[in-house]
Parts: sequence; structure tokens; C-alpha cells
Amino acid sequence: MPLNGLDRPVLMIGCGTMAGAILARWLETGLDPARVTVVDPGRSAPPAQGVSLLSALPAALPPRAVIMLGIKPQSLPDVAPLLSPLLANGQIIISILAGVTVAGLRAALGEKTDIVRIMPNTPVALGKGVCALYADAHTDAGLVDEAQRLLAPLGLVERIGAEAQFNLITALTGCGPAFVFRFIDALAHAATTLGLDADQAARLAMATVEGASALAVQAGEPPAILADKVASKGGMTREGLDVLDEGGRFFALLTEMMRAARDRGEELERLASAG
Ligand SMILES: NC(=O)C1=CN([C@@H]2O[C@H](COP(=O)(O)OP(=O)(O)OC[C@H]3O[C@@H](n4cnc5c(N)ncnc54)[C@H](OP(=O)(O)O)[C@@H]3O)[C@@H](O)[C@H]2O)C=CC1
Ligand SMILES: O=C(O)[C@@H]1CCC=N1
Repeated sequence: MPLNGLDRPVLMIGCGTMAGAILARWLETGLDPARVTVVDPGRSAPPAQGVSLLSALPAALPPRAVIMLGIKPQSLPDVAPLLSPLLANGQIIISILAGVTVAGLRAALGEKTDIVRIMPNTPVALGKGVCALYADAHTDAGLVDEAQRLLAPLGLVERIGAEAQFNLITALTGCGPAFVFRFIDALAHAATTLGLDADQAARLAMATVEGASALAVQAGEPPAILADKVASKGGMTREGLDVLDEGGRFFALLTEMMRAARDRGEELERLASAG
């Protein structure tokens, strides 16, 4: 069965952590590996059996290919001049590059290119990711719908109306898993500092975050209310929450964290448009 009824060839240019996670999920949900070519000079083996691996772009690209840009934003100036002459109508470019706008991609790849800009995150590997999607009016609407169907097995796909919000959304969802991983680590570290065995603390922190996330998703109540429900009157939780909440410092710290990530996106955007 082709993935979501799509029978296009898939070309992945750069297949590291993020594009690799997308590919893993696509293969798990029915993408035929024989339809996939990965172009990645850094790889010594294809990411999965049946996938073709090239160390450089081929002389020609299939006319109806889905072309995923999985390189770092800093590699675009090297890749774009080689890719641009190979592009033709009917292909879809899907870019996962942080801080590179659709206009920036068109300037690099050609004005007539159909481009869908997405921001995935690594939990897509489990079908539990978030994938923000943006396309402008120059991209064929049918191709955008096709891209959206292709992304559906990755998790929550949300179409973004204003590209100006993309860097902030990237800070929340693209970078978000790293922030959550750090929080899990911090929970475990705190318990270890106060006397728990490190392995046990890591195990218990992980299971607590997994359970709390699952409950938050299906509870039908906002997380703030769920937190209050854990905090029994006169009990332990409130004492802990009061430390986090003092003077709004936890919210302030996370706002600072997200601002820093968002601002780096804006900086990457400026660097990309400066060429
Ligand atoms: N990591 C994440 O969680 C997320 C990343 N992104 C975006 O994904 C993109 C990739 O990030 P990430 O996966 O972390 O990075 P990686 O370094 O893991 O992946 C990039 C891959 O591209 C390869 N590459 C470098 N130059 C070329 C080239 N000229 N042609 C083809 N392949 C090339 C790299 O090889 P080599 O290692 O040899 O350089 C590497 O395998 C970035 O644009 C980032 O903004 C978006 C959302 C989340
Ligand atoms: O750190 C980065 O720039 C990329 C984009 C979002 C997650 N990783």
C-alpha cells in the first residue's frame, strides 16, 4: 500500500536526525522503501533496507518527486545551486529548515517552485510529533493538500496562516522536545541531589512525565487545573509549586528560553536572506 495513497518518488536531501525520524515513520506506515532515495554525503549506509543512497544529487530528478530538504539551514547555499537546475513543475519541495522562509527558498531554488515549509519535531518517529505547515498562494493548492496527507501519519499537523509566526512555533514545537527532555533530567537530578539513587530517579521521573503527559492530553481540563488537583490542601505539592511560581519566575524563565530560541530563528532568517 502506498503511504496515504501517494505514489510519488521521494527524494530526501540530507537525512540526519530530523529527516531520518520522518522517514522512519513513513516507512513504518507503508511507504515503499524502493520509492525513496536519500542524498547524503555523510552517510555510509542507507537509513533503511531498500532505500537508495547517493552521495550527491543525480543528473536528473523524477518529474513527480516529493523532495524533502533535510539539510541544515547553513548548507542551503551549497545545495541550492546544484538542485535548482534539476527542478521541474509537478514536484513538491518540503523544507524542514529552521529559519528559512518560503521566499528565501524560492530565491534560492527558483520562483516557480512549489514549496511547502514544515516544522516537524523528533516524536514524529512514533507518530506523536507535531508538524506545523505553511505554504503561500504561489504553491499549487492541490500539492499542499497532498503534502498535508503525506504528513498525517507523523502526528498533529497544523497549518499556519502567518509565516511570521514560524520561528515562534519552531521554538515551541521543533525545539520543544529538547526543553521537555531537559525538564525530565532536572526532575531526576533534583531527586538524586536530595538522596535518591540516580538510575531510580531517572526511571521514576521518566514514568511520571509520561503518565502526566498522557493524562493532560485526555483529561479535558487545562494543565493548571490538573496541577491544582494534585496539590492536596495543606499537602506537599503546593509547597513545591510555590517554589516554581514565586514571583512568576518559572513562567518568566520559560518565556526567556523561548525568546532566545525564537530570536535565533530570526537571526538564521536574516543570515539566509543575506545570502
Ligand atoms: N533536530 C531536530 O529536532 C529538528 C531539526 N529541524 C531541521 O532539520 C534540519 C536538519 O537538522 P538535523 O536533522 O538536526 O541535522 P543533521 O545534521 O542530523 O542532519 C543533516 C544531514 O544533512 C547532511 N548533509 C550535509 N550537507 C549535505 C549536502 N550538501 N547534501 C545532502 N546532505 C547533506 C548531513 O551530513 P553531515 O552530518 O555529514 O554533515 C546530515 O546527515 C535543519 O534544517 C533543522 O533546522 C527541524 C525540526 C527539528
Ligand atoms: O535547533 C534547531 O535549530 C532545530 C530546529 C528545531 C529543532 N532543532
